[in-house]
Amino acid sequence: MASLNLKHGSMIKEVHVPSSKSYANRALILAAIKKSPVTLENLPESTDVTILLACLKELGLKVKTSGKNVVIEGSFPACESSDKKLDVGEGGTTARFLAGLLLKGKKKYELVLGERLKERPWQEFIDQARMLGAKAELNDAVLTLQGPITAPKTLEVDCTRTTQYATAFELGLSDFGTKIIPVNLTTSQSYWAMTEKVIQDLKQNDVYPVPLDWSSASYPLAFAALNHEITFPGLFDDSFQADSKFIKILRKLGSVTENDKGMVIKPITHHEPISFDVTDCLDLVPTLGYFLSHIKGVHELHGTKNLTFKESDRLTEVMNLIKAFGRKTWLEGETLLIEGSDLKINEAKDLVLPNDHRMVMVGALFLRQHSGGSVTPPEAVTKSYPEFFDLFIC
Ligand SMILES: O=C(O)C1=C[C@@H](OP(=O)(O)O)[C@@H](O)[C@H](O)C1
Ligand SMILES: C=C(OP(=O)(O)O)C(=O)O
Repeated sequence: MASLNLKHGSMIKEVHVPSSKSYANRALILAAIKKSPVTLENLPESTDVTILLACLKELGLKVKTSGKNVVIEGSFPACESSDKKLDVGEGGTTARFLAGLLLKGKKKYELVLGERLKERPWQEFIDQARMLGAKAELNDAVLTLQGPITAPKTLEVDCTRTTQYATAFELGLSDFGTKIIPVNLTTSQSYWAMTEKVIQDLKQNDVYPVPLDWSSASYPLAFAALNHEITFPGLFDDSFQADSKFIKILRKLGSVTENDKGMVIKPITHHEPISFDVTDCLDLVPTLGYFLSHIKGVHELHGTKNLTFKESDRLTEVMNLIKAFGRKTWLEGETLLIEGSDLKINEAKDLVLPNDHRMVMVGALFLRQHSGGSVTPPEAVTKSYPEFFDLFIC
């Protein structure tokens, strides 16, 4: 496993953030169902998206790519030809949304799940798929599915550990008129709202421009607010992306200017303790861990429970990283507390992190902020932000 060396330093002054994998993977599933051709514009290069696209091709859909645009022709399950084994990587949205789609087919599908993804919650999907008449079983890393399911009028989907199955059924059954009822919907609520929004958008349009990604934006936004001015062309508030709530904290600390071209972030003008509910925007926690570690005061992040179900146990990992850079952090129930300071660590660090894009990106920000060092495994960033390390070429 190669590592990447990084020095202390700055970032490029104008950041074009990639488009959103969450929007893109929803739109891809809907395009696969829709009988007329659908064009997706500005598709991200995130491997969660490129893997889903490759799987759709393998299923028999026609995929025509031109630069960052892609046209999907044909529809599933009409395009089915034979049983398939599909490598789905580490993406929750990739594998879970695809699994929801495949339940419509008659063929047998084996999804080969990545090392970490096979450990993340699956049972709620398997139980539901069986209840609807499909074969569904997970043996080590292989999820075997065989439909077709009979679509019910209503379907309750448990969201205690993840909202992605409610989304998977809502997308997969969107042409049957089944009413999906998300049960225990407390975390990641905006993602459920995003699902309904994309369904409406694709009902009305055959061309879908994928919006910019606030989760990816959060890294250079945080760096700008701690270090130097950065402009973000084309980045505007988006209430369907919970991670856009980060801008509220930045506004409070006086670092945001907006105009019709996008956002400009300047270093914060004052320090104050931050108390913030992350129940809806768990993916922001690593970024907030980095950001708040450098702002004086004791900060509180409430509602961290489901962080343990992500690409790593992010609660443990983010706390380890914060401690490695000399800050105090502790848990009180589901609240993560971080004591921020302006202490600079003067020795280089070699960070060996889990294969988790968000932990690797945040590790890199810490190194750049302090005295550099190395980060492993750098390739993890391809899951959502393959161009991430280009931010430091300046
Ligand atoms: O539907 C989506 O696009 C997502 C939902 C959230 O997951 P959970 O519902 O598992 O919290 C989020 O963390 C993930 O990055 C993307
Ligand atoms: C949790 C994430 O993604 P997913 O659940 O789709 O793997 C993420 O991007 O941080």
